Amino acid sequence: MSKTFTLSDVSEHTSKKDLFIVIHDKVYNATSFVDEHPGGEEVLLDVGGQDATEAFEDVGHSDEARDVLNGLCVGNVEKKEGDDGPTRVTSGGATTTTNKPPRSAGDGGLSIGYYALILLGGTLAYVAFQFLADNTVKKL
Ligand code: HEM
Repeated sequence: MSKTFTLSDVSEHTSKKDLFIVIHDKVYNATSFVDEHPGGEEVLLDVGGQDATEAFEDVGHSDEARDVLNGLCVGNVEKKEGDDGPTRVTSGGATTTTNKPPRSAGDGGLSIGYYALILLGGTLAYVAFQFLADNTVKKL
């Protein structure tokens, strides 16, 4: 189970009868699942032999899907010395590293401004409620 594969080992398993994919640095043998995949066999074959982390997460798979995934695990991806991070292979074949994310820099979570906005909204709602409650009591 804890076998270690290099990305080039994985890239040799791309056919429907022998299909490996990498998700979150783990290697999964998806061969037995190709025909059962609710999202179709095509998408799995497209990412065969590659890192499909992004594709898998983009779909927002359920916990059930993650359970199935666990059952297909055959090992880990070997990290070579000097690697700047896990290599991401998109279906187009381009490779990037996670050190310099190609997309937006603020992927980590909500910015502080966002929290301030939520706090301000909450305060305003509270004040408005107090004001209305006060007026209602005075009218009675
Ligand atoms: C071995 C890896 C994978 C497993 C075990 C898996 C499992 C599943 C499961 C159980 C579902 C049903 C819905 C759910 O429970 O979330 C599903 C749906 C889906 N999957 Fe995957 N999946 C895998 C990889 C992928 C990849 C790499 C892609 C895309 C490139 C993908 C695309 C989809 C799509 C589009 C659906 C939605 C189908 C629909 O609702 O019509 N899946 N997958």
